[in-house]
Amino acid sequence: MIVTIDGVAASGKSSVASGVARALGVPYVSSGLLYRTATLLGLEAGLHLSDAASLLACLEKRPLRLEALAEGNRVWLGDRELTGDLHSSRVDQGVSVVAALPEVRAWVDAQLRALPEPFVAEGRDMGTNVFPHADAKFYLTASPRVRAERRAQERPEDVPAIEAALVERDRRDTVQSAPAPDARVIDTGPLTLDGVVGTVLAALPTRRA
Ligand SMILES: Nc1ncnc2c1ncn2[C@@H]1O[C@H](COP(=O)(O)OP(=O)(O)OP(=O)(O)O)[C@@H](O)[C@H]1O
Ligand SMILES: Nc1ccn([C@@H]2O[C@H](COP(=O)(O)O)[C@@H](O)[C@H]2O)c(=O)n1
Repeated sequence: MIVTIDGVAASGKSSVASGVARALGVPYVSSGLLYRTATLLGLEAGLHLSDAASLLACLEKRPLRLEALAEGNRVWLGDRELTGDLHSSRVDQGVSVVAALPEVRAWVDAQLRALPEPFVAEGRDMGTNVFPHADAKFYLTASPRVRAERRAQERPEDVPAIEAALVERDRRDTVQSAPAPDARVIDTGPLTLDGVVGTVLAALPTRRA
């Protein structure tokens, strides 16, 4: 079984995917973390973020591992945990450039498609491109202001600055971020996190304990 949860930036995808995965007793996988990893390693290596060949060479020679736990994904480079460095504003600003590279998208997609079922996958194009055959698909939205207010609880920047950055990231991600025709679109604005998780679980074709 594959459940896909796509949506705009900071709409709650990873929090909801984690809640759904824990309820189902399956892992969830964050595709965004793989794009963030490529961005962080590119920045640390001093690469131009649109230099696909150098980025791929950098990624393929490194011992990277995505730990897809239901309670939260972790990324490792050998013994070094990268997870805490993947949500900086610097990575936020560069990641859409890296994610626009077809070579990097193919690198991410290959890793995701190699995962054993069952799992919940979250990102932008899980339901449209990577797992079009998924058993259930969801697409999360919320207004930029609501998303910025939520994110401000986690970041040092103020709400207007966060909102502007989210709107810009949504704009850059437009190409790969659209709901699948068979996705259920959920506006998370008026809902609590538990409310969104419950809405997803209630809409699944077959509930698994
Ligand atoms: N329905 C909700 N009600 C209140 N807070 C929420 C809700 N959904 C998510 N949040 C909070 O919003 C913030 C962003 O959520 P989360 O990181 O899951 O979003 P995301 O879509 O995975 O973000 P990104 O696209 O940047 O990876 C978190 O602090 C999360 O706890
Ligand atoms: N399926 C995906 C997932 C992510 N991206 C790109 O990565 C960025 C970070 O993703 P988050 O889910 O952590 O916000 C996102 O802004 C996209 O540029 C993608 O292209 N496809």
